[in-house]
Amino acid sequence: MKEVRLENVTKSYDGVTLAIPGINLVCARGEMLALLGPSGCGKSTTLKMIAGIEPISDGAIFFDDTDVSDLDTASRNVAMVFEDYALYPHLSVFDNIAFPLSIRGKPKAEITERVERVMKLLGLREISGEQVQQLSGGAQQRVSIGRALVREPDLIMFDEPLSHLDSDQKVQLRTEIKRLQQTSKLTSVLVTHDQNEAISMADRIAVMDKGVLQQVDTPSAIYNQPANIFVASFIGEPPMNLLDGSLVSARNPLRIRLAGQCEFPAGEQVLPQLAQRIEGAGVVIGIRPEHMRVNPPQAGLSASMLLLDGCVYAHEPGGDSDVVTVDTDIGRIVAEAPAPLMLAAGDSVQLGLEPTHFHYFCKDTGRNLLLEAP
Ligand SMILES: Nc1ncnc2c1ncn2[C@@H]1O[C@H](COP(=O)(O)OP(=O)(O)OP(=O)(O)O)[C@@H](O)[C@H]1O
Repeated sequence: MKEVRLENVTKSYDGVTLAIPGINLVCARGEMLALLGPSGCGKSTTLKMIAGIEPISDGAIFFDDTDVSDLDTASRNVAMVFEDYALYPHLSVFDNIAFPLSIRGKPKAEITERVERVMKLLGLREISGEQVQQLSGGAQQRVSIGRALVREPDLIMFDEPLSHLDSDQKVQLRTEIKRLQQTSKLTSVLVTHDQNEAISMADRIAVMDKGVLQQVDTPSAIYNQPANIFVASFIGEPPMNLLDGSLVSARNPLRIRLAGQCEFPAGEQVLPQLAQRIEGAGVVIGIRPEHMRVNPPQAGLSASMLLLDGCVYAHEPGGDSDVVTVDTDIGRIVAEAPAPLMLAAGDSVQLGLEPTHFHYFCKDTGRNLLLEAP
């Protein structure tokens, strides 16, 4: 397995517009890196450039210290796992996995030994002789992972590998791929538009929008310290609430006005230096739905909690938590709280917001003000 490094890589399909204006990205040896973003953000283009399926327009791609930019796919030793499995339906599990070795003319004994090893790793030995078309989607995808592994590639690319599976199989295969990737230390790039997949499987996530990397970090950092409004609103279900705010007083303690209505002290974590940066400019305040209390009993409220009265617009019961959408004077707010919430549309409710959990973004640039160097 090798490290993969993209240095100032650009891609234009028509020679005029840039689908990828310039990307710098490293997938460390043995790491799973997810490329995550909405449709058209450039995930597949990036994956195809790494695999050598699409030529790059500029920059360079390295596998360890080797510049592979001009090598074709066959010369890069990259294996792909596609969403539609791309197997030979009439061939057996064994023959599908053996295929990349057979076409390279490997000796029969070596093929048997390598295929057996991979089948054992993936729990496929018992169905070795079955035609793949008779298998479930999850089993077919395991065969396609086996076919990728048997080549002993430098890099495995997973292109939306779980998209065609039902939810049971999705969760099961997600766990299996993660376990395999960790135990076998596979350098892997995962392309997905599904944030749950990226968060649960990847060591790090590269969030993309319009061909540009927005943030590259661990799932936890991306969730807890989103670099900008795009990442904040893209990651998290239900999405983060984003409310207009403005600086009322730059003096200590810093006070913020929310949606022109209520004022609150911004809290210790908002460094005094930030006051100057945001004075005059608006801020966007991000609040995760789970960082609110719904109809909190007065006794349980901390003194620092900001209270908002509202009217329930919708209540969606969940398993261990419910989601409630509330119309307040400062706009519609989504909160998530431990179930069951005995609420219905039209009920009066009080939300308790804890400013220490707030995220502050620059209204002009969208950047997270708390992550910026003073
Ligand atoms: N073969 C192509 N010719 C011209 N433009 C292309 C081609 N493939 C992709 N693009 C453009 O490049 C940009 C990035 O597309 P890409 O398919 O890489 O995004 P994506 O994030 O993988 O989207 P999706 O999840 O829908 O596949 C888009 O604007 C798309 O229209």
